Amino acid sequence: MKLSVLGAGAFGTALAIALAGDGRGVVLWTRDAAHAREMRSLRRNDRRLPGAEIPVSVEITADMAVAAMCEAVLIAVPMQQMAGLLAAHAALLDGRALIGCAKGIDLRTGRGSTAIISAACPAATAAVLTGPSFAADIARGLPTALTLACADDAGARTLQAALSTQSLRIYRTTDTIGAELGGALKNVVAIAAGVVIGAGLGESARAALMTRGFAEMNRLARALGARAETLAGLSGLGDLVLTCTSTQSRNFRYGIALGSGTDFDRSTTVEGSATARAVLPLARSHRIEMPVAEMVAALVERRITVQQAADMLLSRPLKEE
Ligand SMILES: NC(=O)C1=CN([C@@H]2O[C@H](COP(=O)(O)OP(=O)(O)OC[C@H]3O[C@@H](n4cnc5c(N)ncnc54)[C@H](O)[C@@H]3O)[C@@H](O)[C@H]2O)C=CC1
Ligand SMILES: O=C(CO)COP(=O)(O)O
Repeated sequence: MKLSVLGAGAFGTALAIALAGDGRGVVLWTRDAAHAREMRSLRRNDRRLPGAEIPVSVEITADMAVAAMCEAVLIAVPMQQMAGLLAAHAALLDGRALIGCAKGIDLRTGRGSTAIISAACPAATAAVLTGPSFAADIARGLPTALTLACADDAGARTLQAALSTQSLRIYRTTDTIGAELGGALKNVVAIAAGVVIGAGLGESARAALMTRGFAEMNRLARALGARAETLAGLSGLGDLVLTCTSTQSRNFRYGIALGSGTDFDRSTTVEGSATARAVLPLARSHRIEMPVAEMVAALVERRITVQQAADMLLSRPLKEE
């Protein structure tokens, strides 16, 4: 199956490199023609994934017609950009297998990737690729396990086979909601975990925060129809552990900066900020308590201080675990 990747950020570039590793042709699309020329001449993406060599079997283009010729298209742009990208190119992309790789919830609609894809391209097979995986690790060919979610089991099996390589081990599920929410919400908890570490509250507090964060991820996901085992798998717990414990994570690093009052480059992609805000109306409409997401949303909007954030979490009523 011919594959293309939309978005030449860190993740899109890493996926293109890994998928081309087994000798198959892969198209990597960027919206920026100058960036495409630069990557073609250097065989590297110095802007987003410095140091990784892009094999010649990756065709780099800024022409969407070339990328859309492929049967399966991975969409690796930030979540808040996905709906606009699909709307702009729906005529070319509809009918393909479209695989969302962003980890977030659309602020405007409260939707995850598959609903965004199906709204823009109703004839497409909508799927999600998610799980614990840093772009730099994938590009180096380090072993990585990911979850491919597609509501149609036959579609999930086909895409699982198409995306599996020597280094990418792909598990499949039909639970798209669970896979999407696990990937989106772990970023919110990772910001909170970073705040805990940045503020010097300690690793015991981080473990408590991760556990309570996982409980609230489950509460919302279950209310929206996800399966508990999906949340306990790679796309939920697996990615939560990775992102809350590694300074390779931008969400975690952003939290550390908030917690320690240090600078952070605002142009960095940090999906958890928008997701924390997007999730609160969903939680309210399902009468679900999400104190970690509330705290993160309030912190990123500078409505509370770090001290107030810690007090918010510690002053909750005593209850059964
Ligand atoms: N970097 C990583 O380790 C991983 C990232 N992801 C997810 O992948 C998504 C993308 O992240 P990264 O590639 O790391 O971000 P990045 O910041 O490295 O790159 C984002 C890319 O998207 C492009 N872009 C932005 N808006 C666009 C638009 N409207 N049309 C076309 N291109 C557009 C930018 O030019 C940039 O090249 C995020 O949702 C992230 O959570 C998932 C797993 C791992
Ligand atoms: O999702 C990721 C790892 O699985 C990447 O996390 P960050 O977006 O926080 O860097």
